[in-house]
Amino acid sequence: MTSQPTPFVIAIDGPSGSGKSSVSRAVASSVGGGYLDTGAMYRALTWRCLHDEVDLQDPEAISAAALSLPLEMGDDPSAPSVHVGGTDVAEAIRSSGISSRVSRVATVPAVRTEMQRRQRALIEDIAARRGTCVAEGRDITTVVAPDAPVRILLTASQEARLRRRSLEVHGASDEAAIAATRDQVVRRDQDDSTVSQFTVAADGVVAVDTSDLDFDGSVEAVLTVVRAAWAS
Ligand SMILES: Nc1ncnc2c1ncn2[C@@H]1O[C@H](COP(=O)(O)OP(=O)(O)OP(=O)(O)O)[C@@H](O)[C@H]1O
Ligand SMILES: Nc1ccn([C@H]2C[C@H](O)[C@@H](COP(=O)(O)O)O2)c(=O)n1
Repeated sequence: MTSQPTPFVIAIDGPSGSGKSSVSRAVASSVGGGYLDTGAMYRALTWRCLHDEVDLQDPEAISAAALSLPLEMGDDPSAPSVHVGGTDVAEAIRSSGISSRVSRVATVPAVRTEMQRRQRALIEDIAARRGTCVAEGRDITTVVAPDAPVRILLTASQEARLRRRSLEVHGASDEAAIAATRDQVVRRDQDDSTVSQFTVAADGVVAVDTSDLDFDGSVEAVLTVVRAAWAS
């Protein structure tokens, strides 16, 4: 690969199940950089709120929890860790209980301001230490890192996204499994899109549609955009 300028930031957004996390991790590994899963930060806050019995109907209480959240994000793309107050929550934050509640937390404006502040600091630190930071989420290309030299909107049809998530969570993509997955993909995207714009590529953001690509093809499509930016 052409050698990359450093520090270098690759920002990737997209809807649920588009492949942001898995593709971003593979891209970060391929370029030898670090990785930031910003969705995991909102999930960690949701975990903390449930653990501390914070009322999820109370935006001020959620905002207070965000401001005092003792969060540590690991940046190794092969094993991205998430700790809250020293507790490893990487697995717990993937539960359906968190997935069904995280949008309630992530749509509180003061929470977003605090998380975006932390994300900018983390991206800067990871890029400085590791040369490249691949950061993914819903508002990285538009709000958190709008000046990143590579900004990609990873998309896929709703059908493809439901099938992928259904296979991942239920090990099947029949009608029942797809129906059980709908809340985690369609309803969550509807709620999340009230505060972030991740369905249409903003000016200067490259859209990569993975509907008809397999996983390796999606990684290669993103790396092609990255190589073009390095060469320019
Ligand atoms: N191009 C692809 N073809 C087939 N499967 C894929 C592709 N990209 C990702 N997957 C699979 O789809 C599933 C969902 O991917 P992933 O978790 O990376 O999506 P995501 O966009 O980060 O979703 P979320 O925002 O809900 O966390 C994973 O099991 C992943 O391996
Ligand atoms: N930059 C981001 C990243 C994530 N979110 C919200 C939206 C999701 O429902 C939730 C969890 O994200 P996931 O792990 O599914 O990618 O966090 C956001 O609002 N902004």
